[in-house]
Amino acid sequence: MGLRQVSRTNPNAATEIWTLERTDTSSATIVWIMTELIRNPSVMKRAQTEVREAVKGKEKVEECHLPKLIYLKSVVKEGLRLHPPAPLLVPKETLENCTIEGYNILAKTRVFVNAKSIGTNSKYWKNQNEFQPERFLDSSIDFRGQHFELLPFGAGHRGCPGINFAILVIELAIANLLHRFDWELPHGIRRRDLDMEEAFGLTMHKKVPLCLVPKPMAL
Ligand code: HEM
Repeated sequence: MGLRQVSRTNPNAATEIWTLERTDTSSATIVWIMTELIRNPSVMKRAQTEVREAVKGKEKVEECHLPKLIYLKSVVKEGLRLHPPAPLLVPKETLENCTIEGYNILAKTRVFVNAKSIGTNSKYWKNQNEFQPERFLDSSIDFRGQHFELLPFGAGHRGCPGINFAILVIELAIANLLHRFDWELPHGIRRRDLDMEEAFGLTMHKKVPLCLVPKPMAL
């Protein structure tokens, strides 16, 4: 797909590019979470049971069901901790000289915050590379920029303004995928063989596309 040049004469292109970029981060997150769920069948089962009990035979999961899906919300948080789709956030520039942890940083220095590295730092996270949504069940740590150990949406006044929309879309998508289907790997592919490599780019996608077999659930 080609992107049109943004110019004063073509203002719609700006909105198009913006929309594409933003749906991209949400879709990358959904793919990473489904990958982690298929690698961790007990987590998938627990999330699926929670969703199916909350929705009780209804055709689809809707916004009104989400407050009941406490475990699913932890699954989404854990997915964003391990696979923040914008791992280096957006570059910032220092306004004045400052010292951070003993390092002198001059004014007008370009600074990157590595959210991926912070989210997998053993100083803050036990079993930092494991997909364990349970860690959030008894924890107040959230991704809204108040807890610096979890920053997939950045923080401060340039933090992501789309956070509520993004979380709603991701939670609804995952909940509906779990509600209506059981998921399996294609014949001959083992869980431990799943490729977890990240593609290089602005948004951190899975390099090798995820291929799963859906088995529709009778309602
Ligand atoms: C999983 C989904 C998403 C993630 C992880 C994400 C993450 C981010 C991050 C890390 C930033 C930079 C924040 C910083 O550097 O401190 C950002 C900025 C931004 N995001 Fe999101 N985003 C997502 C979805 C969305 C959606 C759905 C929208 C719009 C509906 C959106 C709109 C924006 C805008 C407009 C900015 C620029 C804000 C500014 O520079 O002031 N994002 N996002």
